[in-house]
Amino acid sequence: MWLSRMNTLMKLAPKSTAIRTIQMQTQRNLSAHAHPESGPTGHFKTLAISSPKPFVFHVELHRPSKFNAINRQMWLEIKECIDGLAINPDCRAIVVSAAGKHFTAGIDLNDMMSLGQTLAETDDYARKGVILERMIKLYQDSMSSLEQCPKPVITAVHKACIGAGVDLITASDIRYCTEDAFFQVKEVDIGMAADVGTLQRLPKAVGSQSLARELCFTGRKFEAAEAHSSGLVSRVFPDKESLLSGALALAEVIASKSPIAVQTTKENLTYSLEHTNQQGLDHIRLLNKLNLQSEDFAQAVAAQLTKDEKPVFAKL
Ligand SMILES: CC/C=C\C=C\CC(=O)SCCNC(=O)CCNC(=O)[C@H](O)C(C)(C)COP(=O)(O)OP(=O)(O)OC[C@H]1O[C@@H](n2cnc3c(N)ncnc32)[C@H](O)[C@@H]1OP(=O)(O)O
Repeated sequence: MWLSRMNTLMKLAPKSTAIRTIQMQTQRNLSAHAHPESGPTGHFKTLAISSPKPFVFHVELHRPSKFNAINRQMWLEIKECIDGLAINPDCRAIVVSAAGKHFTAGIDLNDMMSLGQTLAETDDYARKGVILERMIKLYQDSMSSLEQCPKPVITAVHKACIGAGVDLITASDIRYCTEDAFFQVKEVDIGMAADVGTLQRLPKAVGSQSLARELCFTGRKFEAAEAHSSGLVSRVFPDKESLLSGALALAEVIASKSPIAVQTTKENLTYSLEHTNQQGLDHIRLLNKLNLQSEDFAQAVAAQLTKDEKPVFAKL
């Protein structure tokens, strides 16, 4: 059914980017059941993808020998992967975790060294500026793909989550961590202002400008207990194994609900972060004008009333 839908779409618009993305996603679906511990999946070199539960995808950062330091390839692959899952009807919730000793050591500092060399090759400041502008935009879009994905994204952090790691997790919907996790907005220590999401999202995630500014100005480590009490993470687990099973269990619950209901909820929660209450209410009214006509709504209401078995929702 998925392939026939793809073929129809291809006949309609054989060269569109959307179709190419669907094609890539289909390819990836074929290997979606590989176990993440077995290494990068499909054509990805830095990510391992699996589907351990119905409608749940597990994306694992997979450069364990480099503490999952985010190199250019990983920035690109995160966006490609999340954008693919965003339109994959077999995906309703995503768990992002990481292989090896640490969740991530942040941006790959060796890439930063190479960037310095690239910039040195041109004398022209406007051209150097364009190189930097394009790179920053690419990396911003990579992190923002988690926020823009209609499917809820749960990040599961163990040990170090540094620099770009904080950018990544603050763009996700739900954050869990282990007791030995620690977080660091370390950009100031490498002489830069964070520029791919932390400054925008961390203050909202912790609900305190004072704490967020302290963390961003100092680059100090904050550990799991503080991350929990400040609201950056909503649950702390004793170890990586229980973290992952907790995150996957949560994803499974989310994936059992109406995908129309869940995805509209995410869309409106995200919209409401940046808008007044009235604008948020106007937005959800418009969405639900359509959605309350959905078969998901009729089925779910009937199931609640009759205490029947859980409804099975059509793919979205
Ligand atoms: C447009 C820009 C967009 C985004 C910008 C983001 C900015 C950031 O991400 S800022 C943060 C940058 N990252 C760091 O500063 C990480 C510093 N590293 C550490 O704090 C620690 O290494 C650790 C990750 C907590 C791990 O500690 P530990 O387990 O004790 O191992 P180490 O002995 O310290 O390290 C082993 C080995 O790994 C190398 N390494 C660590 N981090 C990185 C990294 N980010 N990139 C490249 N390499 C890294 C470290 O240098 C060691 O190398 P050796 O060759 O073995 O010495």
